[in-house]
Amino acid sequence: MSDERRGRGAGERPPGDGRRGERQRPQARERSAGHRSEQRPSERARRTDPTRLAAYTAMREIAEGAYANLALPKLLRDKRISGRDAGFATELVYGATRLSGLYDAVIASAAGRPVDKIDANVLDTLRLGAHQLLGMRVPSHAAVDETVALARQVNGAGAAGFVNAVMRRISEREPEEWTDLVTEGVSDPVERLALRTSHPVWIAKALRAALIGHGAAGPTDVEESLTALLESDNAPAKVSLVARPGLSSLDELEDAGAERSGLSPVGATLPDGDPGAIAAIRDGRAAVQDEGSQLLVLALAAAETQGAAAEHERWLDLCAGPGGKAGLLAALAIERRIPFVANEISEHRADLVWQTLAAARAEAVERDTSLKVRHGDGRDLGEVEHGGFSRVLVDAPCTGLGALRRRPEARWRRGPDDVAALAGLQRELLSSGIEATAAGGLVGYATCSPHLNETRFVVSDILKRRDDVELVDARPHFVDASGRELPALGEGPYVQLWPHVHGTDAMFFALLRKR
Ligand SMILES: C[S@@+](CC[C@H](N)C(=O)[O-])C[C@H]1O[C@@H](n2cnc3c(N)ncnc32)[C@H](O)[C@@H]1O
Repeated sequence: MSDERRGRGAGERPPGDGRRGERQRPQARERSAGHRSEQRPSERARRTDPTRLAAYTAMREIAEGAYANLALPKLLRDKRISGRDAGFATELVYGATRLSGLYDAVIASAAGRPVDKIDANVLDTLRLGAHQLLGMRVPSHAAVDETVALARQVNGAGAAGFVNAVMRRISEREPEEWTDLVTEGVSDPVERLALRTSHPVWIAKALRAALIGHGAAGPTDVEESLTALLESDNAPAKVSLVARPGLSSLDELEDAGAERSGLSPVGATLPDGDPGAIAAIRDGRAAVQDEGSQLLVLALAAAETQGAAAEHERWLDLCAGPGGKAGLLAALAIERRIPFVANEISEHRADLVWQTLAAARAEAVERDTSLKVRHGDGRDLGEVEHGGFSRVLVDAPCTGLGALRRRPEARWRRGPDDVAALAGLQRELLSSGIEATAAGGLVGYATCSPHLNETRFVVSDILKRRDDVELVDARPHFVDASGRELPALGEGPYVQLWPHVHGTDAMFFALLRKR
């Protein structure tokens, strides 16, 4: 690779600096790749750089069903791509995947044919190219040349000519012009917003209903809130850390370069660097965890139990895999010498819980308190351990619509049928959790989805069917790092967090007390 090539390659730009709308307007000569069009693509770049090639490989693995957050780090490790190049590859893959709905409309327009008439491999090359042109600060000539080089390398010489033509067409307009162009024929405002922000229409509609249903927006400001929410799904989430109480401390995380969270009393954020390089995280004394998840675990631990439950505290995480919330809940239980059980139906995920709890398990032995990981169906526990627990967390399997910013491919994999398919299981797990709770005890029902069918409707359905449980206002237990109740939690008694309001995943939490 020549120095010139390397100079405009991946390492030149800091990661994540190419967000939509921030792109610097290049010089006119540079904007269009037309000045190079007389030069045959084969005479320009022959191979692209390893970073873009890794990004393409990740895109193909994602198309085959892989998860971006697992596939890409492995590829980067295998190819020894790190630092800024790793950041560049991450922005490329995450951005091209999240925004593929919008980019496909742009590519179809520039190519003059629908994307289902374009080979899937070539389409992924074009999505990566489109993101460099429209979503990152990559100069047009570099974006076009490198994408053509990538196409030649992985899609063949014939495809490279097509990619060259499409990329040149895309480079002729600014991102805003393209967005206006591809959305101008869409009359329904939610459908238009869904396309602008690259979301499936059903998700945009469900999130709109959730904003209204949870009291976070009214008829007059819902479009504004929905826009902010959908845009926040396209922004990379900050790296949030938790210091598991009694095992690590915020001081320890600060010493490792993290900054204390204003939001979570046990949280910190890592401005840059690899969280895996922090000793406390490697040891399982601290972890990467969304602050919303931290807050709801703290709320469940802080609320008051009564009667029999208060006399014999024993805690359960009914659906614990892979163990993020169990890690915090177990640490809090061990500090108070309260027995703790983490249950998970999947054997593999139960193993992950076991590993996640390694430091907690050692501490439990040290402090002579019980910590168990159970591999089994949570729906049985209500019967097997009837009334056996004082606090039960039911972090139910859900569509994850509240964590789309973390899972770039998730919005394209989920469908409205998934919501319906999970409805029965969510109700059964909540019922079992209630059965497993002693009189005066608490059940926390959580989802990382604000969808009304996975949240309020599940809880209100159960409340209609049972008279041995009542709702408790969860809001006073959601306090920030300085002890103040969090703002904008909704009308209660439920809590619904939002990325565009609180900076967390859109976690839902209901607190119920067993009579
Ligand atoms: C939302 S995830 C839990 C996330 C976890 N609390 C954490 O913070 O890492 C839901 C989990 O429930 C598990 N699950 C699904 N059906 C279950 C069942 N019938 N009993 C117990 N766990 C179940 C899934 O395998 C998944 O690991």
